[in-house]
Amino acid sequence: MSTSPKQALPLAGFRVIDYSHFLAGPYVGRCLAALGAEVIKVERPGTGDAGRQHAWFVGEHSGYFLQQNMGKKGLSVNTKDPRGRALMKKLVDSADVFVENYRPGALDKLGLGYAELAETNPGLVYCSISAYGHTGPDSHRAGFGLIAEAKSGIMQMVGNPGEAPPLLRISLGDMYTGIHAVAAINAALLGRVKSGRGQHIDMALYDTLVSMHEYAVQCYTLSNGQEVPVQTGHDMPNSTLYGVFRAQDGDLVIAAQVDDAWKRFAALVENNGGPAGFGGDTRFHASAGRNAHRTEILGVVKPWVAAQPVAQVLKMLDGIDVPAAKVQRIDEVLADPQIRARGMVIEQDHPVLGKISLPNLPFRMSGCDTSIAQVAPELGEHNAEIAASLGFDAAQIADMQADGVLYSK
Ligand SMILES: CC(C)(COP(=O)(O)OP(=O)(O)OC[C@H]1O[C@@H](n2cnc3c(N)ncnc32)[C@H](O)[C@@H]1OP(=O)(O)O)[C@@H](O)C(=O)NCCC(=O)NCCSC(=O)C(=O)O
Repeated sequence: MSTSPKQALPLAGFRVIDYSHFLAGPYVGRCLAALGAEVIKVERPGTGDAGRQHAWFVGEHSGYFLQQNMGKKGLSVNTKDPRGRALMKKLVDSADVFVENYRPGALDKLGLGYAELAETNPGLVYCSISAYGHTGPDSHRAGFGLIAEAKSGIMQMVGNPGEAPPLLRISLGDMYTGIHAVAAINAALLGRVKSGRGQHIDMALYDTLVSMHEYAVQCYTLSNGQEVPVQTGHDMPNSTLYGVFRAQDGDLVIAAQVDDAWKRFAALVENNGGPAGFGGDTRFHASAGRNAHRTEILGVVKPWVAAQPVAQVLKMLDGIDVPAAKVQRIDEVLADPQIRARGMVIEQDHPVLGKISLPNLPFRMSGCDTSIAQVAPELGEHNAEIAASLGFDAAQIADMQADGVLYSK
């Protein structure tokens, strides 16, 4: 018996209720859809997910929404109305996973909190994403990725000393929390096979970013509070040479922080116009020595790179197997044969917009193709289909639609 590509996906047969907005929650639903789950995106009537109002726009469609909600069905229901709430209860009873990223308490007020839903669906894996989590003194507060970046200590370490830190143009808090939520949800689904029970997963943007520190927390705790990481601009003080450099015609990064790579790099610099003895200088041969003499090393490397075009430096570093890369613009990224070969840009057929290209997720799995062909839904696009599948008849659906309990454009 042959298996269709959709059936081969690991989460085929699982139903996910994606009661989310903006970025973190929608990203989770998108990942679960890519992995094969049936994902039903639930939005409030009228405006729907606030992500629909986020740039960039193609006509009336938000690219932001199209990207994070691909592969989902669309239900728009007023869950503040008793009929809408009853419909939601039925829907959740049929589901394996529920994902939400509202302010803690908002879903309890709607009768859609974990405790209430688990009473009739004990196997439900319910994932909440919030700014601060559902416990602790700040749990009631709303927040965005930017807030978590500032609070987490990450922002304070980036940028040039003495300057206000830059704004990262990726919402790290949302994306990393989403990725961790996907991992936790999949583990809870596996755990359910043994226990028969689901559970509540309580993810916080702030927690996630604190957990992502690679060395800053250790630096402080293991030095007994003596060292607090600070802004260091374009390189890493505890990992020399690892940083961003300005060449004649653009910027590049060099990763020559491993001892052997450093020796090859330093010899190359010496043999190509750098100071005599630079390659053989044993003070720099081990990591600790390089960190201790970082300023002296940068004093040689910066002007050496600055005097050459990016391509020339990259060619030389490629020749000695030292990882380096141009700091690319997005048009260069999308044109990159490597990115094309990996299928990292997917094309979808949108009924209104025609062909659209969006970034793919990075899952590459030998048993299935996780690229999503189905575009993000219009607001309430699948209302009738979903309500009918839950046992509502045509008259009931028409009444709910007429009263705005179910909403579609
Ligand atoms: C994103 C928020 C700041 C948005 O705050 P608010 O606009 O105040 O939204 P709230 O969460 O308080 O919820 C708004 C109200 O909508 C109601 N609501 C929701 N869905 C429905 C439906 N279907 N029908 C009727 N009413 C609804 C809900 O009950 C609330 O009602 P009332 O209770 O009556 O008000 C917050 O939701 C939040 O902190 N979320 C958790 C963290 C998070 O995910 N942040 C955004 C990530 S994106 C990001 O950071 C980035 O892009 O960067």
